[in-house]
Amino acid sequence: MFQHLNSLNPSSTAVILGLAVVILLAAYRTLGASTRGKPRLPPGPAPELLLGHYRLVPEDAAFKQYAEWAKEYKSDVLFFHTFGTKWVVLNSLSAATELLEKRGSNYADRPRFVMFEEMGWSPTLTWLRWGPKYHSHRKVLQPPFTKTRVHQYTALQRKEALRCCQGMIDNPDDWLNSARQFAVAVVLKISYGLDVDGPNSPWIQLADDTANAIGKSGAPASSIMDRFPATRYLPRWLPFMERLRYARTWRSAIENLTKLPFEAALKTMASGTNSPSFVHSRMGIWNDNAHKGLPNDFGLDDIKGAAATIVIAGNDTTAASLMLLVLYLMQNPDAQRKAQREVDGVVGKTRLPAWDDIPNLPYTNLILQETYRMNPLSPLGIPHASVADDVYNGMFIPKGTIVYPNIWAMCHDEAVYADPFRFWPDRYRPKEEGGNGEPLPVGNFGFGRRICIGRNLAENSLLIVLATMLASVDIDWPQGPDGKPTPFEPEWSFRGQAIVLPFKASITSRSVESKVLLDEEVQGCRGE
Ligand code: HEM
Repeated sequence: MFQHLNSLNPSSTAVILGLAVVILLAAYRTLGASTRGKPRLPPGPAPELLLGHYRLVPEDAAFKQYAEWAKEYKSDVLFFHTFGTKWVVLNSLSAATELLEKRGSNYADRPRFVMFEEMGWSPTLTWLRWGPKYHSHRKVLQPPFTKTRVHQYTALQRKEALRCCQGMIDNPDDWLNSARQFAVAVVLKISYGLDVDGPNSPWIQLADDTANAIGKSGAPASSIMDRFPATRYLPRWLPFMERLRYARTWRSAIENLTKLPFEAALKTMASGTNSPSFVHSRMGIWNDNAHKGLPNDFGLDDIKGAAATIVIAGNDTTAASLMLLVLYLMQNPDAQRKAQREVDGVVGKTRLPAWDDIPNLPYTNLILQETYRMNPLSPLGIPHASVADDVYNGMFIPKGTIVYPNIWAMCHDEAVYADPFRFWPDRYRPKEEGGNGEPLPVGNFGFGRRICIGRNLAENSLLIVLATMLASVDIDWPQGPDGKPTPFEPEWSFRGQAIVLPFKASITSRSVESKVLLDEEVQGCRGE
């Protein structure tokens, strides 16, 4: 019946909205009943009648508002509810560590992501609820990306880092495309064994569409459909159904990314031209079982969904982090020069950085850590959900509560990080070495049982591309009309992920010699 609502006229819609009010009242009573006789709920701003906190939490940069409220209500844990959905926000590392890590088994669930269902996702580890399906996906997806096994990809990552830097120098106006190419080439090869031939590869556009679809879709599980699933059937034209319109607009991007590379990988398998990949190894197991008449617990839809997860979760996060690295190096020329001196000292000028050099580049490593801290890409993480009632510091957290770690608040906590908005990689060094002895940021890759499976892969990608950039390019503000470097304020999007929007930069070769080296190395990698 609900599917027909889009064709209903406004008066019929009013009746349905009336019914919704009745449901809301019932939801309110249920919340009251589930908390009666229990310790107090965590504090938070006063809810509005019927709507709860729905209108109080901003869609844009909610993490900043949550951090403000944490100060105002003097509590690192805050409670919110709307339409029967309850959520808490953890604004300190100690609360996140205690609940999501130490009591991890109680917070390993996810809420239902109704908006993402509307976007057409197939079974995907990231959104799966805690249970057998989740376990089978994590069991299949985690092993290839452990700290030791991830080294199988380092040659690929280095090759793509070289191609990325060459592309940035050869097409400086289009440097962003080289960054995107780098990110997608690594995960597309790992997942499907497919190559990204060059800057015009259709896979870059496909991955970029998906990144757009996710990056601005709002904090996960925060749309009106997630809070009150029946609203997904309301007409799209209603003003407050903006997120439904967004989901439908971008649905084809998610569907294409799940379908097209998978089909291309199957073709290479059929023609015997495939290179090793996640899909090929899983399809090998699937075919073997099918031939032997054995059951396939990990079905075709699971393989498709898991393969797409690697690309979707690993592409835009890496590309967005690389954009941040370029931005911070451009904004902080002293840090850039210092890191270049470090790379020159360790690597010399007759070759480009190799894997073995990375552990000998401490300052370069700290630049990446400081980039993580300055702008966590998922400022509110990906929400977990509680499995059973819990009490934390005398505050009641009911079963089924959605839990957002406010990673942005943790990374900008003045009690931990002096001058938290300053880019200062040395802050992590001991005081006697001129630093401030501050702890490395935690939380960018999440917490506990749901921690990001791709963190080792992502970190390796970013370190090798950073070291290669430092060795081969100079990054500066773009030239203004007078031909001089002209600083500007970049634009950001804080809807969903926290990302810097495309910006111009001047990226030039450090020297004739470094460009010759780079071209030779890229040439040497051809056919690998
Ligand atoms: C800079 C790059 C990346 C960042 C900042 C990042 C961040 C995150 C965060 C915050 C989570 C949520 C963890 C939680 O719920 O506590 C997550 C989960 C996940 N990430 Fe990443 N990620 C990155 C790269 C990757 C890559 C390269 C892959 C694929 C190989 C990947 C695959 C996943 C998957 C599958 C999950 C879901 C895990 C689960 O629910 O059990 N990520 N990531």
